[in-house]
Amino acid sequence: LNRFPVFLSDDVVARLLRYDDLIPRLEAVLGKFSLRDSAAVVQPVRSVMPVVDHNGFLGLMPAYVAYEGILCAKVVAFYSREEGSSLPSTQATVLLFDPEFGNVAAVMDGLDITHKRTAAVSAISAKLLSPAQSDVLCILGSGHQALSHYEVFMQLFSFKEVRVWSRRMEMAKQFAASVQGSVTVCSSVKETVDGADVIVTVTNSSEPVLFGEWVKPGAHVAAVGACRPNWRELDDVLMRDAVIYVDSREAAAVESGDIILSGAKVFAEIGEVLNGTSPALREKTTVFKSLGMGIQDAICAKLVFDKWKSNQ
Ligand SMILES: NC(=O)C1=CN([C@@H]2O[C@H](COP(=O)(O)OP(=O)(O)OC[C@H]3O[C@@H](n4cnc5c(N)ncnc54)[C@H](O)[C@@H]3O)[C@@H](O)[C@H]2O)C=CC1
Ligand SMILES: O=C(O)C1=NCCCC1
Repeated sequence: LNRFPVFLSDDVVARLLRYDDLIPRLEAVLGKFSLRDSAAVVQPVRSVMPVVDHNGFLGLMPAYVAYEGILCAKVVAFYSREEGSSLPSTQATVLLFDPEFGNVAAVMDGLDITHKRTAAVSAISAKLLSPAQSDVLCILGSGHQALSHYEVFMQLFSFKEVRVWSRRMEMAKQFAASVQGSVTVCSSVKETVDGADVIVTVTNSSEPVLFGEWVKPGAHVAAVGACRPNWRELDDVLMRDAVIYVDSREAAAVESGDIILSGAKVFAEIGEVLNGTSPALREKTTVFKSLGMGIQDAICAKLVFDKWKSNQ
């Protein structure tokens, strides 16, 4: 029995976590989740508590990935910050347990895990649902998720053009200057998404920023922000016209303002598409509404811990 957990700091986690290790494992766990086989995966919808005085929320995300022997819980705090604030909008810590005894084997910084696994899952959705010929990628938002999405999409796909928009244009310019490839900075969302094949929404907005009338029929949208039942990133037209995929039906029904307030019907979980039990309608306009799942964090935490141990 390991009585003293190891602590893995943000730089250690970031060094050990790689998209090419992560993606096949995330695909496997999303598929298992969608089978609803509690002998393989147990993951309740996270509990989220408002931190009223500070305009924030604290979420508890436990998961038991039995087929991999992973018992894990992430605690994530997220805040509505003034744009341009130097304070972080998200903080996260991951606890990895020994499933046999319940002792904590490792405590690790959860921010890089959150950035990378969210982007990796959006990339999985784009692999399945984006138009067969996808030339133009757009990123709406220019924060941490914008960067991780840019990184994994550049690793996995060959877009001819990448565009970025941010509410404050200087932030979009900073983003474009911070990455290695060429990124076009746009001044409006309409201009950014015009003719685009893949659109990633990674903003802290609680009102729609992306409107269906601007989206090319057949495009794929990975919608990552708006994780509260009264928050939106997408308008009713887009939610009505698109085929809606989610990470978890249960979470979408209680957490996604885009789904709840538009009344849109969920077509499938991404895990169902991976299992072959629901089709990938990539010729239609598709939205993947991502909310984030404890099983995704669990897979990352185990990967990081195993790599760390093998280096000791
Ligand atoms: N689906 C998932 O699994 C996860 C979702 N998220 C969500 O993704 C979103 C982005 O997260 P981060 O990049 O870490 O945040 P960040 O704070 O690093 O960046 C947020 C971006 O949103 C922009 N923004 C802020 N208010 C806006 C508004 N009213 N309209 C348009 N843009 C606005 C900012 O300029 C910035 O570019 C957040 O909503 C966060 O809660 C975060 C982690 C996981
Ligand atoms: O899954 C997560 O982690 C988060 N989801 C939405 C809000 C911030 C963190």
